[in-house]
Amino acid sequence: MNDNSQIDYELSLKYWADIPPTVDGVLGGFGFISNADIEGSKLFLKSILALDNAPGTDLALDCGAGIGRITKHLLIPYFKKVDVIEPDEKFINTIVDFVGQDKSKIGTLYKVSLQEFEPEKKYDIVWNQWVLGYLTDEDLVLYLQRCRDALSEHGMIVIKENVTSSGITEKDDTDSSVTRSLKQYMKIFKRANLYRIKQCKQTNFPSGIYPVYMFALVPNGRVTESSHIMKTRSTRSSIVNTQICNNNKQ
Ligand SMILES: C[S@@+](CC[C@H](N)C(=O)[O-])C[C@H]1O[C@@H](n2cnc3c(N)ncnc32)[C@H](O)[C@@H]1O
Repeated sequence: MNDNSQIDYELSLKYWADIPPTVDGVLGGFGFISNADIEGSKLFLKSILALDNAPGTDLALDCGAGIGRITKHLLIPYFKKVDVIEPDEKFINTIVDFVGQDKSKIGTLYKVSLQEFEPEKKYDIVWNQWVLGYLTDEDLVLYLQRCRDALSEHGMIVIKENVTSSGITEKDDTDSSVTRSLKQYMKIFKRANLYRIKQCKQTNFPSGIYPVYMFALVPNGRVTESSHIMKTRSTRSSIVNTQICNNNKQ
């Protein structure tokens, strides 16, 4: 399937309205992969924060945050404040309690869908995980463009999503979502004028589920202005192309 303009936003919201506000709920019964997921994301985030011209650590945005699983376990430990976007009322109302003792680090909670979100601040990291399949290609490109324009000086967009092995976009009618291929994501990044500086495949996930990839994206112009962005502080390597890795081989 290549035309995913058939995504029904109301149906997606109705689907999530019936899901309990738990880790198992937001992970579709795969709550047991949460720890491995967070560990993989931590390695990826740490490698980004070790780059020359690394993003700052003042403000992150957790997009399609569910009950705040990523906010709590990944972003709050690294950022001074974390803003959240989540359209489901029950999920967004759970976030503060779920985060618990570090709740003072939660910034603004936006109860809105990504396709309607207009950023008002500048972000160091915009983290999108297991949510972009709910947007049509057109809305996704426009949303990424808005996020790109809302990045702080060295800010980055991170995407962590399932991708198909079939090479084509697959539709799920249960929650009106799509799973895109790597090629489809590359086209979307290009249309949004984003450059992929790092890509890692998540490891330590059970077999039989979609492969999961992480991408770090920066505005296109920034890379030509400073191609040394890819040199890591630890190695000072001179790689200027996209760094491709598994999450246990940063
Ligand atoms: C699979 S859960 C992932 C939650 C969270 N990112 C995580 O990894 O724990 C998908 C989330 O996306 C939200 N969602 C669905 N459609 C959305 C949209 N159009 N805009 C923003 N969020 C959406 C759902 O309410 C749900 O919280």
